[in-house]
Amino acid sequence: MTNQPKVARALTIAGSDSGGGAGIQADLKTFQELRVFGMSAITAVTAQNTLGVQGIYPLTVEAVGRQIDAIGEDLGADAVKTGMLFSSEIIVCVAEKLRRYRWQKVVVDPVMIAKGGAVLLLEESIRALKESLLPLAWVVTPNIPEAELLTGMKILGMEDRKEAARKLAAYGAKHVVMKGGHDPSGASVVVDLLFDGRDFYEFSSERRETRHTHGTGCTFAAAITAELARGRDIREALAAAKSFIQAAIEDSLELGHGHGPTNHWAYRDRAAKQ
Ligand SMILES: Nc1ncnc2c1ncn2[C@@H]1O[C@H](COP(=O)(O)OP(=O)(O)O)[C@@H](O)[C@H]1O
Ligand SMILES: Cc1ncc(COP(=O)(O)OP(=O)(O)O)c(N)n1
Repeated sequence: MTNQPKVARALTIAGSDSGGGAGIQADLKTFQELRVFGMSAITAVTAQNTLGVQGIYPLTVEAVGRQIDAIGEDLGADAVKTGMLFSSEIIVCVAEKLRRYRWQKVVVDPVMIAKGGAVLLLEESIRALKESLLPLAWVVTPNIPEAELLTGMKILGMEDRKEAARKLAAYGAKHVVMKGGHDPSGASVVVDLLFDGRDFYEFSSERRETRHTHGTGCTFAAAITAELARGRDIREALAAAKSFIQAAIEDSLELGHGHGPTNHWAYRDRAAKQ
């Protein structure tokens, strides 16, 4: 019996967002939109909507590990994404499973604090993330505040971003994508910076003034994961992910009373109209 997969497969290891804009829900919607079979291991359940996070309920390490084993022992994955991991214990468990199943295309989105300020990664777990997970990352995708917490440096301009990217690569991440959504300069262009250990590449798009940006980081990292699962190289994956998130932000759904979700089907709608 041949075990050759006919479809690209991606696993997300992340928290559940009841509001559907971020976390596991954003990841699975993005995988589906990009024609990748999505699977999940949930680390924590959050009660969350566009107004903020009302509750966080982490799962046990055993529950997280068993979900990952269920995928690793049967379905397999072409790429894996990690999102909200919450505690050092969960991070260490996830790192052990990534090694056990020899997953190479691992996208680490170092989720730490939600837009409304809720803590999605305990402060004492930042060290575990750097030491246990970054060495296994094919790509790590911090936003600017996350990169500041991971490197201990203040990031103002592009040279700071480059220095921070070099520091994160020194932990063992093969590629660093420093996202530009939180750029303090107020520029009209959003630049995501890729460092491949040698060279820097910029991926730019027009900055949109909108409150509907809940889950942009999850969605962007999930699109990178899906494209890697489909066999794209890192620069192709980033270019596609940037188009995906730009469409998702521009064609927003105007849901909720606060920071609304992005539109996960906008990219497909646009492709169908071309
Ligand atoms: N206002 C915006 N207009 C266009 N793209 C944006 C905007 N805000 C964020 N992005 C894009 O969304 C993705 C996530 O960026 P960022 O906001 O930095 O991360 P996070 O959601 O993790 O805080 C990146 O690709 C970034 O370029
Ligand atoms: C369950 C869960 N995971 C991750 C996040 C953070 O998502 P992100 O894409 O960084 O978007 P914002 O929270 O910053 O809008 C989350 N909120 N919930």
